[in-house]
Amino acid sequence: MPDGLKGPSSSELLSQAQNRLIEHLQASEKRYEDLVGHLRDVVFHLDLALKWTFLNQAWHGMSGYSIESSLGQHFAENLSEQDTQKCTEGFQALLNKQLIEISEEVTFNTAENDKRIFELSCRAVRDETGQFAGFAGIITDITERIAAENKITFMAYHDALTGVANRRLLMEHLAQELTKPCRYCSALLYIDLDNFKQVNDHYGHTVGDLLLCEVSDILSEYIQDEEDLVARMGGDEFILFLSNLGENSALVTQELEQITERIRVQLSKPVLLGKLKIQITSSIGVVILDHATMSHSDIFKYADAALYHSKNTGKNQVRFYDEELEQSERRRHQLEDELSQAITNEEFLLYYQPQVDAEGTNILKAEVLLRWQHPKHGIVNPDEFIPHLEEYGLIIPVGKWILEESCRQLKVWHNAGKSELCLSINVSANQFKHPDFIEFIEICLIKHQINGEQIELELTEGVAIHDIPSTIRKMDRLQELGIRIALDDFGTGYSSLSYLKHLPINTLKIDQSFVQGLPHDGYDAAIVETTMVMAHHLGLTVVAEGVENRVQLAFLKKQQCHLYQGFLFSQPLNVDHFSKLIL
Ligand SMILES: Nc1nc2c(ncn2[C@@H]2O[C@@H]3COP(=O)(O)O[C@H]4[C@@H](O)[C@H](n5cnc6c(=O)[nH]c(N)nc65)O[C@@H]4COP(=O)(O)O[C@H]3[C@H]2O)c(=O)[nH]1
Repeated sequence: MPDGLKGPSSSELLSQAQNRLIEHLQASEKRYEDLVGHLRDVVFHLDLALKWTFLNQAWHGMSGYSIESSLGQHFAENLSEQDTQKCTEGFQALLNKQLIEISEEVTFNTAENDKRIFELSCRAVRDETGQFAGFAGIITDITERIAAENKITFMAYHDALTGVANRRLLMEHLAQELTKPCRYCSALLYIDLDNFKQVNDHYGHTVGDLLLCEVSDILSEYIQDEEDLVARMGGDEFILFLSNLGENSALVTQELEQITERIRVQLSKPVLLGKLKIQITSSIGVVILDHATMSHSDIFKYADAALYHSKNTGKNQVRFYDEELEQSERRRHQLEDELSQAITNEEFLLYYQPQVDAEGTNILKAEVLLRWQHPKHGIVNPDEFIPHLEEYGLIIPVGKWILEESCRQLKVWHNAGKSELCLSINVSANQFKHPDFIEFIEICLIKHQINGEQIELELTEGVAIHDIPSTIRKMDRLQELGIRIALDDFGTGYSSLSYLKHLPINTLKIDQSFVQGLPHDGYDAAIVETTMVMAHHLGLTVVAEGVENRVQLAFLKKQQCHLYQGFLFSQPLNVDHFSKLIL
């Protein structure tokens, strides 16, 4: 081969290859530096002495320290002792090959003296000989992420309005408390504001909200231990959980009596909300926890029962769950079960008491009276069980049955020839308020082909006590159906006269308590006389209830009472006896 055409020598080829390799390495290093230099996270290397040997640009922005001043420094500068220990143990675990990667959350004190939360993740690195040479990894600033997570967790466990714990946190807290062996007593206070709805109705929800915040603040003042908790259960119901109250249960009860009384008094003081001065009271139910025997749900059941008793016996008071209350609860549940059974087993029946004219000969109407044929106790009178039907909400199904059965039976009597007979049916306030009430009556009238004119509904003042306009609307609708409305127990309420002015009423029933004293009791006589005069002026029919003797009858006749009801004429009768009487 001629000299001029001779190719590069092998040493030249080697040098060219080396140069290409160097260029390639430089380009690769440059790419790595560019990449690492622009990362938002810190990329680091630590030697085995745990000193920084490499930090990228992000270090300055994240820590506030220059890279130059930090290189050669121990990693634990600006970390707490606890975090340092945690990381050192992690590094050791990497060297011991117990872990291949660690990730630790640490609080870093920046050059601006700011506390930031860093997440440090790394692995151990080896040198060319395969020996461990240090650690390489990244540091991410997770302060904002942690804050957001904390916020979400807080929102999931706290009440948005008041900031106190919510039901979920309380439940978890309580579950945890119950797993602990208990030497020191703890207690749960169930606090309910009395008549809070009226605050919302009168002053609006903004004021109601402010009041709830105020109550939360007051209750929070009673937190003494880190295991104590205030929670809002929703609406106007709060829980105060007090732990570590002491070992001696008698002393604890005594202390709790003082604490709860202080809370009750404090909550009943007027509160200034802007320019408004608002006063409200509270009812409190208290359970002292027995970790050995009470479950989570028992505690709430008992607290609820104690609160219920405190509300039911006049509100604005504290009631502890004790043995006496336990027994009364048992009786209450038994009665509730029995009453529910009574509906299923059709143990209710209707009695009928005649209302007669002045001659006492014509039965124009009859009052329908409910009875309970108790399997053990025989016939039970309504005063003994109607309040309980109301309490358990059972008056709605039972009331519907009364209406339906009255219409059915009335049709039977009409068909048997007593076509003029009317029935007067008692309706409780809750029944009247029920949204289906009018519709249900309409269905009964149609189903049993009864004219509205042959039904009278006996209502008490309690029916209209909260919402007169809605009561009037319902009464107007009933009258459009031809149904008459009687005001029962007239004279026993507080505002009978004002009721008469507003409500579309057809009949007044003079309460038997006034009839009893006639004619000798001057007060009763005056009430009856005045009622009669007024009723005549207003064109109302008057029925006297509880007429037991001829002297009472004579007095009432003189006052031109329209109808008479009482033992003088007949006791309330079951359907067979009443049928015999009228047919
Ligand atoms: N001492 C005396 N008492 C007399 C005389 N005549 C009638 N009575 C009694 O007086 C009560 C009259 O019924 P009320 O005032 O509507 O008072 C009723 C009414 O408020 C309620 N009630 C009865 N049945 C029903 C019902 O079906 N639904 C609802 N919601 N309440 C009812 O229970 C209350 C008591 O009913 P009862 O025990 O049946 O008592 C009845 C009746 O038996 C008398 O001459 N002397």
